[in-house]
Amino acid sequence: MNNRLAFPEATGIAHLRFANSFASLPAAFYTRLAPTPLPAPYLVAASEQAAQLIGLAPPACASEDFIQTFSGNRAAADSQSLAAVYSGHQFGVWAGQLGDGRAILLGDVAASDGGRLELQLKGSGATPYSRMGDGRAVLRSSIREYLCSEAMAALGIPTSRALSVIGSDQLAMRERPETTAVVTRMAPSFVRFGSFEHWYYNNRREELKTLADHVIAGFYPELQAASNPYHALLAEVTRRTAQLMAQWQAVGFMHGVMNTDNMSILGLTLDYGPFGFMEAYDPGHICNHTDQQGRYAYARQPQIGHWNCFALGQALLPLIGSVEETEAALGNYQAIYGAKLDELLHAKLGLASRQPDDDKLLDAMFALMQGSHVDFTLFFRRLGNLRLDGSGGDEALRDLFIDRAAFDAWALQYRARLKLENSQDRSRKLAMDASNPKYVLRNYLAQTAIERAQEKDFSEVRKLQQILENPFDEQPQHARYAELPPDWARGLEVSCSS
Ligand SMILES: Nc1ncnc2c1ncn2[C@@H]1O[C@H](COP(=O)(O)OP(=O)(O)OP(=O)(O)O)[C@@H](O)[C@H]1O
Ligand SMILES: [Mg+2]
Repeated sequence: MNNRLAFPEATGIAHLRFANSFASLPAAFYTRLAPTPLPAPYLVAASEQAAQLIGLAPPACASEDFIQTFSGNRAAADSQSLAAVYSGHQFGVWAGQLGDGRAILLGDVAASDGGRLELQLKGSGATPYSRMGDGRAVLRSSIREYLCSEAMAALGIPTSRALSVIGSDQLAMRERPETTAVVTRMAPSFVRFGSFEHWYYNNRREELKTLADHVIAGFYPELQAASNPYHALLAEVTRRTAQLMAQWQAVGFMHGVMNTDNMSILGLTLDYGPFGFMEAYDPGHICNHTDQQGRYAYARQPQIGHWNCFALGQALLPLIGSVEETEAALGNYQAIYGAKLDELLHAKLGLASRQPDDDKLLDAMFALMQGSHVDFTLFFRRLGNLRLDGSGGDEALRDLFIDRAAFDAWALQYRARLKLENSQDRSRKLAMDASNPKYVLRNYLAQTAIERAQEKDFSEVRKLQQILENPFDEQPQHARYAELPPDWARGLEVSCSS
């Protein structure tokens, strides 16, 4: 009889077996180097759910071994760490060579779903691609990336994950000196649209093909059988990107820096910088203070997603073979985006069927929300409380509107629409609550946690992360985290500084 306990040590760091499939590419794709040590590192937070994805037990995440490994101070066994080269379009302009200027790929490890996950340190020191940068990331931006990666995963939105944030008292100069940190990110691959553009714009067809074959074999093996696998790759990435954009719009997420070097070839949300979640609804809202033209404003994200797919298509054109085929692969973007957004918005409104006037109902709703600067998250969450017989439930919803008469008129139409499909209050609310999160990472919540963390109190980072792990649950004990931002938060500005 086997009466031996499985000791938690069995799932510690020492048991992570690193390989590095990216390192099997030719040397031109990267520079092999070790992270720069982070002085006197300390654990700020670790995500148990992310840890589980690579079979790490929670106690392992508090161990000295963990802190040393994921600060970059101790080389993980068998890790062949490297920084990858890529290029990209930034704000619509070709930026030439970029690359991992402050990220170091440790390698890939077995994931609990049977696949593999790459582990990458962000903020782990200068690389040959750092240009003028110091290779570091500040605690502020690292906490934002950590919290939002995990929050997006909990919302069911494809994203790179964040295993941990490890801080240090070492300072980096931004607008003012700030302490630094390292985030450990996880994704099956960190290859970006800009990784392909790099070889295309350097006229290196051989490397372009090598990269495409690597991505297809590793992450899209089903496409190998297609008559033109490169066409199939572009079509699939286009599909994923279009769906991702719909998911962002439906939850009010704004990325802030949708440059092609921040676009994942796997359709994941990548690079959490000056992101934000829509609060007072304004389709023109720009979350990145540095983006003065509003290229990446909320309402423009879907179109920019398409533009970025075109940039990828341009880079893949030599492999695909013809402009016609390349355009065909890109051609379904709008239809896929539209269908996904339609599906998500119907779910948000608790509508099970499609009716001819649904678009009018939605347009009128968004116009009212904009006119009254209604909080995006609160609106949809409270909409689920509305009762069909008009017997109440909508007081808190109605309170969000300046023009209550206009809201009442819209609510009449909405009720009439619900009656067309024999909607039931209870089941509709349950379904709507599963589509409309109660908790999102509002900027002021992140800011509050960051300010505490800067005083070395990490409890708020950890608490916030746990609340955001179950964004659709009521969690009445945490109801204040779902409230409107306080007055002091109105002037909060988020820029590219990180
Ligand atoms: N402090 C820094 N030191 C060195 N390079 C940097 C620094 N900040 C940004 N970069 C580099 O500038 C380019 C664009 O930066 P961007 O903000 O999009 O990426 P990032 O946040 O560093 O990383 P990622 O896209 O990996 O999440 C990238 O090549 C990035 O590595
Ligand atoms: Mg980036």
